[in-house]
Amino acid sequence: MAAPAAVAVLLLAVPVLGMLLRVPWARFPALLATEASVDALLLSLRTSLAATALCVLLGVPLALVLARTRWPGQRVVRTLVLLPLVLPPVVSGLALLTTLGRRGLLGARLEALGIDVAFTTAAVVLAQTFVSLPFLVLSLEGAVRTAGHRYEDVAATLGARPTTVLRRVTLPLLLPALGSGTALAFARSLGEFGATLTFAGSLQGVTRTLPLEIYLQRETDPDAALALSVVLIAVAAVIVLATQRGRRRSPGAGGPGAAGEPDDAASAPSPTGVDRRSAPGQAAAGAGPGVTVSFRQAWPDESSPQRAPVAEERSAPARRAPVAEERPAAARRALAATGMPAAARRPAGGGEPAPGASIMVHASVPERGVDLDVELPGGQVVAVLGPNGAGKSTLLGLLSGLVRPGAGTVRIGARTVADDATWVPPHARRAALLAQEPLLLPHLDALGNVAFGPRAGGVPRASADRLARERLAQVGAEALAGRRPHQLSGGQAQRVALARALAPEPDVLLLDEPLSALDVSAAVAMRQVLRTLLRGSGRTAVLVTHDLLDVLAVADAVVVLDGGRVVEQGPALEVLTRPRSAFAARLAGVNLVLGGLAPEGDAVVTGSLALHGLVDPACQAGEQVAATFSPRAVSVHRTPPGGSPRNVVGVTVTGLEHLGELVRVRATTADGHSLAADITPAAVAELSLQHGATVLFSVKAAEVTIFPA
Ligand SMILES: Nc1ncnc2c1ncn2[C@@H]1O[C@H](COP(=O)(O)OP(=O)(O)OP(=O)(O)O)[C@@H](O)[C@H]1O
Repeated sequence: MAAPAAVAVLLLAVPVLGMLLRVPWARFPALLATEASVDALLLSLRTSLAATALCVLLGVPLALVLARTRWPGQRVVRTLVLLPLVLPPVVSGLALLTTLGRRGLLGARLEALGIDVAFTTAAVVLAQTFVSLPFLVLSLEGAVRTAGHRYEDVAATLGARPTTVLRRVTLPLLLPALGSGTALAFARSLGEFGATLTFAGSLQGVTRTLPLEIYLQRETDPDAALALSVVLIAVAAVIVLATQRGRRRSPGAGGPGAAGEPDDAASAPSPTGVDRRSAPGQAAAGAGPGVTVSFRQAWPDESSPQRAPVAEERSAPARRAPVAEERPAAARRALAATGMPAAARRPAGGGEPAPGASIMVHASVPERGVDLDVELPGGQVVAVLGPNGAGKSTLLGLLSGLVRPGAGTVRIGARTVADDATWVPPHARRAALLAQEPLLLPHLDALGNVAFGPRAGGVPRASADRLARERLAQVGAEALAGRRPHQLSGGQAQRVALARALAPEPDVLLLDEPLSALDVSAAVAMRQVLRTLLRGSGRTAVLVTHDLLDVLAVADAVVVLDGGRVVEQGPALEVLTRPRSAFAARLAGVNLVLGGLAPEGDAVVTGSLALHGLVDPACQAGEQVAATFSPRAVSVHRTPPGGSPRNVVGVTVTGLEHLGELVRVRATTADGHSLAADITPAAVAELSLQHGATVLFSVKAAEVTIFPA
């Protein structure tokens, strides 16, 4: 490996070194100072700068259109754009000449108007642009694709208007790629030869650029050609180096989860070297009374698409959401002490009542096969559960405004945010999203990220920073304020992202599997932070999760989705103790059989299966009921068991799973009901259980609970 690599380096470096050794350095300044050389150098710089400017002006929109939109013929256009990369420059020049030359398709018409393009300085710029544009488009389009929409989407849910998103998110994210693309375009323009010679000719001071001058001098004064070549090499080297530097510094380079980083935010050394380790609660308390107040972001109260701009709404408090009424007098006084505009503050956390809007979604998204009916009271944490593709993220999208319903209504608190006639965009919904990945803006430090929402809402920098510190303290991450996202571990970054989502005081906090990308210890710590900040806080939060521990830690209520529909919803305790959907039953770790109550009122009947159990008095004969029982209550037999009366069901084993000290035997009945039994490994061996074995499951009636479905 090393040998071919070394040969490759030598192949590239030796000719350059060889040339440098031949340069008559003593005469170097004099060789460059000739009129022809100076003319060529200046012309090259002028035209290359003009071509680069053209590349940026035309290439940035082109890259955005290619990366962000879909239309017929796009592939053909992309191929055309990239063609000059592989065309010999002389062919590019010929194409330009035959089109824009005097006898060309367009050139003849332009000449009739008195405009000559070929063999002018403009032709040089055009030739350079022609060959350089693909470099810029290629680097930028790749970067736009890689970055995707996710940062912009999250920024919008934090209250940033589209122009703010463009200015403070999109452009800064693309800056490194734009920088390297521009540098490459400039370098390519500077070195352009073939297309220029063919289309623009070689007239001193008009079209004879540096490469052309070098080529010419090579015949008459090789030393001057060498000196000019050194200038070109130096400029190219500087540009390449600058590009490399830019890449190294590129904020996206690291990304969260830097190896070896402790996840404990407080374990980060403070700038003063003082150990600031503290629990989230302590940190918040330590922030002092002056910073325990929060604010209400100056989001517009938009309930229809024709709302006035935010700035106008700020000066029209009567049209805002009823913030003041919800705020207790003591909190209002404390808020006044911050000096923030009244409309931009609101109490939250730390014992203060927090915003908690109710939620109503009666909406469908036909292209996703999703049709949801969800109504949730304000101030609760709701866990949304369901198998993959059930529609959980779509529900969050409907609430955040990142997904448009095909039909129906979405309400957050008193505001209709989407229906046939209304569309409130994400930035005006006051529904902040915390995604699976932290998506911290890489060009801002942790403090800047947390202050982003308040700043986007018009809060002055000092107040926004103060609030951001407060929020960071609440998640135990105040010591990380000055760190860039790539200097944070996954868990630290997710805490900062939580602080960021809380900072604008959203009416609804949307959490899309916020722990799923974290390792076990980071997830435990983050779950504790969520519990501290959400449980009993009065905030409305919608938490999409697959994890029972999340439900137990934070959820007041549970909504279970399956196949794009709500299959179950209710208080968390109720859903976990009396699950009515297969998913909730699996999560709660119990067997579930749904059916009708037998006429005798003592068993659930479905197909050929009849299960006797303890029946809730609310059950009515013939009505739909659910029966649940623990897998541990199930015993497995090869032959019918004797003894006390039992439910006995014939099943076929579909799988064996190791489950701590027991083995979970999964099986299906002849009617296709899935059941499970937890038995000892010794019993598995004794029964010689394996996939496909037909056995009997038995469970005492006293172990089966029957309740209304
Ligand atoms: N951008 C999209 N365009 C079209 N269909 C989509 C899109 N995103 C998701 N879907 C489809 O919509 C349905 C619901 O997807 P959704 O992402 O809401 O499910 P989910 O419950 O969040 O799944 P998971 O647990 O895998 O994240 C699925 O059938 C999915 O394939």
